[in-house]
Amino acid sequence: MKKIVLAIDSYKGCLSSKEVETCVEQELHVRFPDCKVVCFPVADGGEGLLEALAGILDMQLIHAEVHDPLMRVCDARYGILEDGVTAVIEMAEASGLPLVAVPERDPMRASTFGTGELIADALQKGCRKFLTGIGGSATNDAGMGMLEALGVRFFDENGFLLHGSGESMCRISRMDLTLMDSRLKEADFQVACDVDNPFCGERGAAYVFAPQKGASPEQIRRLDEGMRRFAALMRRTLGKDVSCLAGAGAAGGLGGALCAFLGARLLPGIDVMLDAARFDEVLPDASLVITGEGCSDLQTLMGKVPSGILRRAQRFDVPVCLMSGRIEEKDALLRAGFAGLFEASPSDMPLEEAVKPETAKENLRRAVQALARLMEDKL
Ligand SMILES: Nc1ncnc2c1ncn2[C@@H]1O[C@H](COP(=O)(O)OP(=O)(O)OP(=O)(O)O)[C@@H](O)[C@H]1O
Ligand SMILES: O=C(O)[C@H](O)CO
Repeated sequence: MKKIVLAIDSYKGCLSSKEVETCVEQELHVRFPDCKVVCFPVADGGEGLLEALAGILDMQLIHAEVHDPLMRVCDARYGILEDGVTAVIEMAEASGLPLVAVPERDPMRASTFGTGELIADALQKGCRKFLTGIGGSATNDAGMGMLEALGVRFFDENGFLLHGSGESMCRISRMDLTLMDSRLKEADFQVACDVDNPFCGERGAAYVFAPQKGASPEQIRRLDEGMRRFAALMRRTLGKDVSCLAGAGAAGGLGGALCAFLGARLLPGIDVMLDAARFDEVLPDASLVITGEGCSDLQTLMGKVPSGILRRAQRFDVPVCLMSGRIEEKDALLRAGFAGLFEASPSDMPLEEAVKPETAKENLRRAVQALARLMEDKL
């Protein structure tokens, strides 16, 4: 019996990973009744990691009252694994982009303070090992808010105390670690990054990801300049240079701060996820893998779910088709090795219509039909 593996990321703002896969699975059963379909709900370190890992690992979900990116009180979750000392923290729970309505998005104001509060809560409960998923953030404060919540103090050139935000990050001239939570010295951080971008520069956090968080071109330039100066300060005072480090630019530079201040290891989020799910074990006898996400473009090739899946399947010579809501930069994606591209939403359909869950499912079913026509002789 031929086997098709589904490892499709959520279509953000539209359907969860599980919803997309259930819809694709149902249509595949109609088209290929003799094929076995194996579903792997996935996430890349950004939004969805906690839920995806909760489906695989034995984990207690904890609710904590923290601050969202605009410092409003909100409820956020994290997990504690059955060993009682490992916390699974998804930064997007406290500092994610969906927590901020589109007109309010402002990376100059937004802070990762809530992510630091989640870490502090887990430390208080005895956790000393952290699996932290980063990405899908509303912030570009280079982790300043998180560090503030953990006791690090930042000052401007006149000695005024600063509070975490993109704007303040640009003004840091000195920092004081004496009040940093001492329990962090015993803590081990493994970080699942949704992208492999460096801290600063033209592939860095500000230039690539601040536009989707509402930054103007002038703000992007300032944020990048601020990050360069902050990177130099970290180099001088902590002896760590994160400016070119892969993953340091994830979640608005949070990756860089986790590495420099907390000694974190930065890993591709999709690999952390796939290792936990023992994904490689289903590949040797698979005939096809289908992956996808809401919108595929050049960011897809910067370490997002579909590129992680493609890399693994290529090791076993299994062809991978990409099925995403929208697909841009088709040539680059084909060059990267995808065997077929299936854009679910018709290109003339307005986005507001395409992201309605029922419309999206109907479009997905049509995309599976197109795939079935192409793959008929192979499956
Ligand atoms: N069914 C759909 N059809 C067309 N576009 C969609 C659909 N679902 C989501 N999108 C669009 O995809 C974009 C989100 O892309 P995606 O789901 O790939 O997440 P992302 O922002 O790249 O983050 P990440 O991959 O890190 O989770 C949004 O602009 C959303 O409107
Ligand atoms: O949060 C962000 O900036 C993006 O998801 C990349 O990590």
